[in-house]
Amino acid sequence: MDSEKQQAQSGGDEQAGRRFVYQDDELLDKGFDWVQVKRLGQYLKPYSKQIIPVIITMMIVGALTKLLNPLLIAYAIDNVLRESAPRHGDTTLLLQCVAGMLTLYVIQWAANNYRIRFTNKVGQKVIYDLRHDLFKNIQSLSFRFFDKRPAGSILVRITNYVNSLQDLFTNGVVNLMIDCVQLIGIIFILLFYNVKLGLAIIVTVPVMFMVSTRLRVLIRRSWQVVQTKQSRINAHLNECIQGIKVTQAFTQEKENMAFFDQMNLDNHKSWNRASMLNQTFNPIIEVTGAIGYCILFWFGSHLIQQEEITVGLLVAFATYIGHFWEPINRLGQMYSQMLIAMASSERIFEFIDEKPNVAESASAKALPKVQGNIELTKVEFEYEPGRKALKGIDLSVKAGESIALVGHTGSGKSTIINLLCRFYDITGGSISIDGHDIRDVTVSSLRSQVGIVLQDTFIFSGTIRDNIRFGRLDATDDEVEFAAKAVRAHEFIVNLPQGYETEVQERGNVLSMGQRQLISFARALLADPRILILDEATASIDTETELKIQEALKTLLAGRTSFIIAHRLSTIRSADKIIVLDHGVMMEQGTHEELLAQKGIYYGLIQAQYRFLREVG
Ligand SMILES: Nc1ncnc2c1ncn2[C@@H]1O[C@H](COP(=O)(O)OP(=O)(O)OP(=O)(O)O)[C@@H](O)[C@H]1O
Repeated sequence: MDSEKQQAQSGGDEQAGRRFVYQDDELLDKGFDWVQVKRLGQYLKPYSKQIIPVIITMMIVGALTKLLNPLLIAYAIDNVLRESAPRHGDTTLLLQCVAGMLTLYVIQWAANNYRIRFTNKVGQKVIYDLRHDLFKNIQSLSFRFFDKRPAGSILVRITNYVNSLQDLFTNGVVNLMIDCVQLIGIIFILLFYNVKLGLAIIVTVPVMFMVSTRLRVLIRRSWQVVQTKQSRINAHLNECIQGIKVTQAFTQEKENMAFFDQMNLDNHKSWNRASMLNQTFNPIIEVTGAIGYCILFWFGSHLIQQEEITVGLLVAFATYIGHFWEPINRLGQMYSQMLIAMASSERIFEFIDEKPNVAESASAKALPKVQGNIELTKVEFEYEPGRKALKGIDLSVKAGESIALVGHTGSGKSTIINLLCRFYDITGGSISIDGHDIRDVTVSSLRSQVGIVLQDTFIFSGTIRDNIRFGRLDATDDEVEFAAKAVRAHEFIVNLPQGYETEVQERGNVLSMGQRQLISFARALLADPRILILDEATASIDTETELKIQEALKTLLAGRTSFIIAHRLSTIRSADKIIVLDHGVMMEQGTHEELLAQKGIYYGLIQAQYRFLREVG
């Protein structure tokens, strides 16, 4: 290892380690769980009458034809090839045997082919259904759910865990059944043709099975450790790429490298360990298999001498032993695959079963088209038990009024917005719109009448037109352009290389902050909500854009009830009512002039802002 790397690993680790904290993915160590098997079985139900019987038939045909071949070989040896055979040298019989073998191979090939095709079809459909259910439920979950979980852990469930089930459904289950049929068939044939020799060979089975299963568990665990290490690397990579600008600006590349190298080394070591364990598996299986062969030849020769069995049968037994280790080996593998699948499905179903915290009551009705009168009565809220984010907020807003929310950071402004949209449910008091308590109406009917423009405007990958149309999917091109013109966004859009058809990447990195805001205004205008919530961007923008945004805002807010987390003096001043929050308590409310006259918190905030503007100006 070169010195730079060594230094990186020793010197920077401690410091870098303090900055990056990653929760390891849970190790999927679970026992066999029938509840999960039954639950997964439900996903197979739609195919239980048509496709699954075909798969089972093909599987049995494939396994049986494989079992018959050694018997044909034994027959050919004992009846044609051996010197003392009754039809020694009978080419016709030999050809018939060869033709029989060929036919068996063709049947086996066709059966396997159809089985694989149908199994893949069912397997892929099951995975499709699982992903559908998972995504559908995750989308409906409330903010509280996402507050508690890092995006990475949700992604792992949708990708890694579902993939591990994909292996089970496309290969695992059917291979398991084939292996069982094959094993039972071989044991039956061995015992049927010679009980003594059969038993002598079968004795090795439990030994082989135990070794195989135990070792597989160890191997599985060690690969899970590798997976965990890789997840940490991925999380780190993701964070570093997202934060690359900050890293470069603060010249932290070396420290990041040190941390990454340590993770990389950890991963490398765990991979070596897993791979070594893996390599011990085959020799152990081979040695156990060799013992089986020794027993067969020693005891088999003895039985031939005593004329209890024929040479042909010994050859057939030898072939069966060869087929023996395959399923036993695979069963061990399958067992650990099943355990992983059990644990994966448990986690997937946890997400599928998760209920939104914002529960809709059974009697919830659709909120009729609203005017926009809003009443907050003694509203209390806590994100975590015992820590109140809002304390007894009383507020009455008439339709069409604009309310500016101001206050220090952490004072509860965004919380009021979160509660109005019912992203969280209040823990005390009530909120009503036009006299309807928002807990008594359906969430979708409420949110469809409340437009929200966030400070961190989210631009999806797609064209500018698509992004504006996100406000109302059935809007025509003309309506999209009309909305863009109304909020003064049209001008900059038509100057882009492909105008409205310009492709923007996720998060709209190629657009300026002001441009992103204008797009989100157009989006909100197109949705035409009666109530509008706006989190103003704080980033300083040039005076021209500021003026444009002010003009756009006038158009956007006209005739709507609006709540604005206000940062711009111009917005605050023109608001009908200003609410001043401090530590979750509403300290002052009134117009700009009224509050200035009070010379309270608002007066202080405005003074501070003027001072700041004078200093930077
Ligand atoms: N998801 C959350 N989980 C737990 N606590 C939260 C969460 N969101 C906010 N809080 C806490 O609730 C309080 C109010 O936060 P809120 O986001 O409403 O403040 P704010 O006035 O909007 O602040 P800012 O101006 O910085 O955006 C803060 O103490 C904050 O730490």
